[in-house]
Amino acid sequence: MHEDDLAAAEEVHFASLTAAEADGDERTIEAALRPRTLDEVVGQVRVRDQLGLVLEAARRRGRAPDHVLLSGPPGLGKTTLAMIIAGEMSSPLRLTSGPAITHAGDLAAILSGMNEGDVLFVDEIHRMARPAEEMLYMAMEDFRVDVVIGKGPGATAIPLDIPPFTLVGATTRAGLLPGPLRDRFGFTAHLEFYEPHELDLIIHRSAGLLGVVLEADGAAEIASRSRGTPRIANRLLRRVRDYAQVRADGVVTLDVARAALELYEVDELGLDRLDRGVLDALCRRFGGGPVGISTLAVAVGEERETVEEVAEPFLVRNGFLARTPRGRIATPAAWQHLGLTPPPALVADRPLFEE
Ligand SMILES: Nc1ncnc2c1ncn2[C@@H]1O[C@H](COP(=O)(O)OP(=O)(O)OP(=O)(O)O)[C@@H](O)[C@H]1O
Ligand SMILES: [Mg+2]
Repeated sequence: MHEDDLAAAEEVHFASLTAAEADGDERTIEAALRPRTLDEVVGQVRVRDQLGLVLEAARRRGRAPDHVLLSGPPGLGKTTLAMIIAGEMSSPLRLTSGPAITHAGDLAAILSGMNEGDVLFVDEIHRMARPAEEMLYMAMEDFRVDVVIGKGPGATAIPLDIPPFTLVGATTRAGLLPGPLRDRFGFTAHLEFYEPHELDLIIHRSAGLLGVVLEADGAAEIASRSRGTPRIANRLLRRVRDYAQVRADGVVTLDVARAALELYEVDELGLDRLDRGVLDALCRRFGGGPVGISTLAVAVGEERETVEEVAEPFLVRNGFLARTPRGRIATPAAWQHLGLTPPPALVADRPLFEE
């Protein structure tokens, strides 16, 4: 590999360290770290209790549980919970995703192959094609679909009964789901970001599974930089383990965790290079804003989508950046985080959170 390519590959690696989305290889590793039962799930106490009740009641009645919608940001456990639902019901799980269903026929093929009690998991359900969505409404409510044979005036609809099944939908964008679809779920679970002590438990659990020797304050350090997201916690743990094995004696201590995360440019609050780059451009080059998202993206040399979808949600959630009708602005906290003094006018009279 040419040196520049190597640098570019590293760049991508660093840039994605705190992205909440999983990349290709990561899915395999994640599968090994997934809790398999509701009892093993850390945090999300309310969702766990409610879901436990829904499943237990269905088991007692000997029926398939109501359809379940799991919503929330990436990496918080939607796929994990879908698998647990099937596992707890001892039912086969069929997996598909919204983008894979481009025609109603795709969905009809899946549904007609279902057996009683099967769990159908549709990931990214908000991205399903409209005609398929309409077919799904009917399947969810009446366990029936109309399969259309032929085209044009000669087309006929053949009704087809489907055995009772449970649909589990997952979405990062519950707001994009059409009302009729949302209303057909009997139970909706909204996953919340995790508290540091919960991430701490997840890190200890993962370290056990991965055979990593971890000290308590090392785990706490990783937890506090994981942006409330188990996927990121597990990813940072793996990178810190690399460091511990190569540069230390293999044990993840507080010092090792700190040194490793400094090397990977993940700071105390979990901001990475891109996040700080965005804040830095906003404060130093644009005087704190307001500045349009496209301009800001050019200034940090990234795609607009990357800034908007990877960096911004975390910065907004943590009160470093605000979206206003005139553009993005840095909050006083952003200036302080960069070690800069916010302009007095910002603190005094600019409305920060107008939408
Ligand atoms: N409550 C939890 N307890 C322990 N580990 C968890 C928990 N939630 C998630 N994880 C871990 O985090 C990783 C990511 O979870 P998962 O794939 O379920 O997220 P997701 O919500 O489906 O994300 P996406 O929106 O990207 O599909 C999994 O490997 C799992 O091990
Ligand atoms: Mg998922």
